[in-house]
Amino acid sequence: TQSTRPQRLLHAVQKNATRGDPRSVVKAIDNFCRQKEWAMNVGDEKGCILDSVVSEVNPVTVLELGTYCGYSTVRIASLLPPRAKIITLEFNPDYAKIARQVIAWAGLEDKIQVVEGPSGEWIPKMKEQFGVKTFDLVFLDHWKDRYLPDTKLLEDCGLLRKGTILLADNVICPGTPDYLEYVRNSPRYKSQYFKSHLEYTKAEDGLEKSVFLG
Ligand SMILES: O=C(NCCO)c1cc(-c2ccc(F)cc2)cc(O)c1O
Ligand SMILES: [Mg+2]
Repeated sequence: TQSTRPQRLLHAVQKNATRGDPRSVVKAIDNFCRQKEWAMNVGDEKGCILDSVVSEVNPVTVLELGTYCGYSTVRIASLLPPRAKIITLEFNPDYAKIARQVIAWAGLEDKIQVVEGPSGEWIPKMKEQFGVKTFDLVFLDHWKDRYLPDTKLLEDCGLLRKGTILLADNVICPGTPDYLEYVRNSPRYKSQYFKSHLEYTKAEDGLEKSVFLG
């Protein structure tokens, strides 16, 4: 039976990366996507912007929406302080299965909780299920038409605090126009665009960093 792209990506990690070395996992995925098959990881160019935001925020509690194969999950978790945690939501069970194995290869299971299912259903349960008070950083990288409704849901569930950083991938390509309009015009956010390129291509894309003002 034919393997899937996430399965081939996992095999590239298991073949080329060192167990317990998150940066070698990130490098192995980037090399696979540059040399073999494009895949929708945030990639190294936008990944460096992600790294700088994570290092600046130094978050204790992170929410990632959209795990895919765990590339950005591993990238973020490798920069977190010891007791910090990241909860990552993934709707697609096949992606979640691969992501758990990529995360295990990186040796980051203790910092990462992969949760399967629809973000719209899980966000209201964050406090009761995972003992989350508020998030310090939210990385949005899931279905582009869910960025805005899920942001409003995070607000309504009291999961954002004054100073929480929202970092959104793909605000140009594929694009999240309604989300951009909201965070750029709402008095409750201070927003900033980081121009970059769609992972592994020359097409324009970028990250939008928005601070929740409370
Ligand atoms: O859909 C995306 N993510 C959620 C999946 O569960 C996604 C898509 C693309 C992309 C795809 C096809 C194309 F032609 C251009 C961009 C890129 C990304 O970074 C993404 O995160
Ligand atoms: Mg993306």
